[in-house]
Amino acid sequence: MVARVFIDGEAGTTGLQIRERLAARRDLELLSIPDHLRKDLSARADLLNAADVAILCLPDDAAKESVSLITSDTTRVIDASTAYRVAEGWDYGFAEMAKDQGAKIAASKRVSNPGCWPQGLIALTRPLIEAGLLPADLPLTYNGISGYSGGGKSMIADYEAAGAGANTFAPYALTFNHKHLPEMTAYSGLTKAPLFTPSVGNYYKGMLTAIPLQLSALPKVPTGAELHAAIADHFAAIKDGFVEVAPLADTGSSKDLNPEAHNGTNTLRLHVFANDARAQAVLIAVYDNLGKGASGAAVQNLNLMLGVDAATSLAA
Ligand SMILES: NC(=O)C1=CN([C@@H]2O[C@H](COP(=O)(O)OP(=O)(O)OC[C@H]3O[C@@H](n4cnc5c(N)ncnc54)[C@H](OP(=O)(O)O)[C@@H]3O)[C@@H](O)[C@H]2O)C=CC1
Ligand SMILES: CC(=O)N[C@@H](CCC(=O)OP(=O)(O)O)C(=O)O
Repeated sequence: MVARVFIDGEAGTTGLQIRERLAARRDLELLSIPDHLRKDLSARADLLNAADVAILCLPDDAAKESVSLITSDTTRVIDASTAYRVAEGWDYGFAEMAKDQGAKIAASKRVSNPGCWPQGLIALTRPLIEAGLLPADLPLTYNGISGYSGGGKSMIADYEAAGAGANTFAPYALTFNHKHLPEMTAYSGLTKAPLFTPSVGNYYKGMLTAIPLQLSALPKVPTGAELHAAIADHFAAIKDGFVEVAPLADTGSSKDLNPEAHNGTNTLRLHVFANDARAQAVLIAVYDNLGKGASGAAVQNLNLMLGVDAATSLAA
């Protein structure tokens, strides 16, 4: 069966990338909206209801509007916005987060694609909290850098206008109320929101995120090998996942520690650095904010929902 897919917001940063990733697929029919009708409610409603899967790549309010326009029982939704990431009745689209998450997404009619920043945090902390190596109430800090495409069309335009004169490293969200905190807390297993300090660099895409850990503050001090084993074991048990764990032995320094290292792929690669004598560790995630951070994850979720083999059909 050829599945009909409509990308609402196909002209935006995430929508365009998903379209490119799906363009060569023979098992899909891409329903497209004429450019002058992109924001026309009736034209959008027709395509949303004609689609087997609608992928929403819109600001939150427009995504909610799209969901309200769906009257067909057979239209399934993947929403890339922040609107439904902790909402009742929606399944969180981070397939590798738990052993049964891929199956939940596969059976779901409403999937919320994860935010780019939360994926690194959840991948690094959830296995450690589940293994009892980090307490759930730990006051965690999380930082990182993302390419400016993470801010969508308007941030891309600002950075491209400024060129080499743009800020090379711009910390933001310094009121500590970033919109990703609810999903970070809900799916990491943490009982309180982390102190999150993101930044934007003067390059297009790719991100590197980090969690520094003062292990001596923990009730029981884990070794670097224990932290690494818990993370590696979690992802080794996930079938058809795109999360990789770098070997502990390789982590003194690594050429992979470049936010752009996995650009154009759906890979999210994790690293554990530790000094047991000092009881200190840093956990790092590297991935493409437009790949696994957005459109790669959306295509992975689409494949799961359609029962398509991700390994052969996910345009890496
Ligand atoms: N960029 C990233 O790295 C990531 C983005 N996301 C999320 O994906 C969603 C899209 O983001 P992104 O692609 O970056 O944003 P962009 O600003 O690049 O694209 C958004 C698109 O939606 C269109 N649009 C806005 N309002 C409406 C409307 N009422 N009806 C139809 N179309 C509309 C815009 O058109 P126009 O420009 O003409 O207004 C634009 O083409 C957002 O919710 C974002 O939070 C998620 C993960 C990562
Ligand atoms: C660099 C940058 O600005 N990044 C965006 C997040 C991009 C993302 O994950 O998208 P959602 O908006 O769908 O959550 C931010 O921090 O708001």
